[in-house]
Amino acid sequence: MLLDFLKSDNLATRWKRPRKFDRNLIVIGGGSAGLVSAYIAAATKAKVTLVEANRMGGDCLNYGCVPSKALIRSAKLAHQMRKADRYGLAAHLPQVPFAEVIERVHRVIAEIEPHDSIERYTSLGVEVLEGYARLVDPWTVEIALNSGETRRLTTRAVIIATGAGPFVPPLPGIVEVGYLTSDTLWEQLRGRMDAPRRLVVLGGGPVGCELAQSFARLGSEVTQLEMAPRLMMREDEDAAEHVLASLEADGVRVLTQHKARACGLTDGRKWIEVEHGGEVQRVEFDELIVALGRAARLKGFGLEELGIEVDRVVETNAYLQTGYPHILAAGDVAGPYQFTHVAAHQAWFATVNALFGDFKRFKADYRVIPWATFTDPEVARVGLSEAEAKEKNIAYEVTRYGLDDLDRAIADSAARGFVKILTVPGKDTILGATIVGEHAGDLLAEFVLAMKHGLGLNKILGTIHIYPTLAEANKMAAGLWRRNHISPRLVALLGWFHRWRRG
Ligand SMILES: Cc1cc2nc3c(=O)[nH]c(=O)nc-3n(C[C@H](O)[C@H](O)[C@H](O)COP(=O)(O)OP(=O)(O)OC[C@H]3O[C@@H](n4cnc5c(N)ncnc54)[C@H](O)[C@@H]3O)c2cc1C
Ligand SMILES: NC(=O)c1ccc[n+]([C@@H]2O[C@H](COP(=O)([O-])OP(=O)(O)OC[C@H]3O[C@@H](n4cnc5c(N)ncnc54)[C@H](O)[C@@H]3O)[C@@H](O)[C@H]2O)c1
Repeated sequence: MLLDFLKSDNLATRWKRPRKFDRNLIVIGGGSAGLVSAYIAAATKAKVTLVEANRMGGDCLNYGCVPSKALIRSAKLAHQMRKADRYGLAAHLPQVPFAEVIERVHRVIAEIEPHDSIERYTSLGVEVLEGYARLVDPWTVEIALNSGETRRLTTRAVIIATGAGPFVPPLPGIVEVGYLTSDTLWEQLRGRMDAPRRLVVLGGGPVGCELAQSFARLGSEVTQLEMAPRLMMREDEDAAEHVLASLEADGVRVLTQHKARACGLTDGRKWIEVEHGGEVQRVEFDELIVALGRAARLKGFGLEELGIEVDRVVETNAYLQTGYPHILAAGDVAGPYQFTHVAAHQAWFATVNALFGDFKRFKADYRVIPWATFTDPEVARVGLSEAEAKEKNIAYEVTRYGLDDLDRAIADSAARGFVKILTVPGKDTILGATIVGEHAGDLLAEFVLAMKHGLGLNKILGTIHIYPTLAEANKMAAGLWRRNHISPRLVALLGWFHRWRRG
């Protein structure tokens, strides 16, 4: 415990707190959390230094959200060409010059890069240092600059925004056989003329599902291995079923309840050994993508030496403070979520608490956190899922509107998926919403706004939605809820009223 540590080894005697500071804030890590923290600090006229060891923009821009979404778009178009007959056009086997697809991914990164660039942040008033930061005492950060020099800066406050990296299990043989992760695949597959012929995707979470589908659509024979009973364990079963059906329709061989045990190379052929119901089998592959979760970056920059508590993430209180109130954490390194928009959300709380916390502190607010997985169909959620409501013993009602009924979805030949809303029994208060379908991530925004501002389904029903749009699905779902909640006494009364009016 940090408290015991501090008691036994008094903070003030072990480290001397500077009387003056070089900076108000040093932010370690230039990903989503770090960038937003530095931006807010500079906007409030704080003297702030942002230190990034690798690439500005962090994982989201360089290895995560941006490249994956660019790949998904190319893969979707290839899929649509194959399925063009759904739209009355001749179906077409797409030519996939894979090298060009990956070049486009890099072009997209390059086009977005200026948003996160050193130039932009410098112009906003942030000092950006390229190098590796390490806390040498609670108020001093040493930066091993990429230029080879070292700088030491004292600071009133620090935000740790070092993110997370792909978790690679110590499977026997995995290093020898070689593997890709989201960190390496964009560079390693660059220049390849074709997509990997036989690809194994290890993991059935969002990274695994998005990549498995994309590579299958771009021509790989994909086997996806997941040890849990189904894909996308965080989502409700009905949502995951849609994704499974879609992946299988794209040719992905999905093996659930298959746990990876070892990898190897026999006669020049790579394999992975998986265990299923006590039986062991080998799956051969040309490339292996490991997508088994992301581990927070916690080591090598002074946390242990300062006695800052870490478990799977940096331990923080509700204000995102570590045991040292002026050292805070935000983003993947702080958890509990691993999304760019949550990192940015936390950054606000961390920065305001770091700079002004001595006067007023704000608890990080996790009440309404949305996210989406960008498979086709997309799966988007805010608030409770049914499984969570059951697990937490929260009473709820479900309203489910199928997109096969929606005019625009039918016109688009995209009539699959649903809008599912959980409400407080007898009330229109939204507890959670899951949308499965085209553009689910965009459609969810209405429920996010409603939940954030306490608007119920009656308000959504009373709002005009443009015809014919996919967004109408939200209103349709609200309408369904309304119909199910009309009072039988009122209906009886209306029947009586109209009979009386007819005379
Ligand atoms: C394939 C993939 C797809 C994803 N898709 C989505 C999506 O669609 N939507 C979504 O919301 N999220 C998505 N994510 C998750 C998202 O990328 C992360 O949640 C987000 O990047 C977290 O931001 P962060 O600032 O906490 O960390 P990071 O982006 O990891 O940034 C941390 C930075 O700190 C730097 N650093 C670490 N230690 C030091 C040090 N000691 N000194 C200096 N610098 C240091 C690192 O180099 C890194 O650049 C995806 C992730 C992956 C892998
Ligand atoms: N669209 C998005 O917002 C998006 C996209 C990608 C990633 N992300 C973020 O990145 C995080 C990490 O995603 P992820 O998919 O890498 O991790 P994950 O933890 O969500 O999924 C990993 C899966 O691998 C399985 N697994 C673990 N060990 C295994 C083994 N030995 N054999 C077979 N299966 C095994 C687990 O059961 C789990 O289902 C997500 O939690 C999410 O927050 C977000």
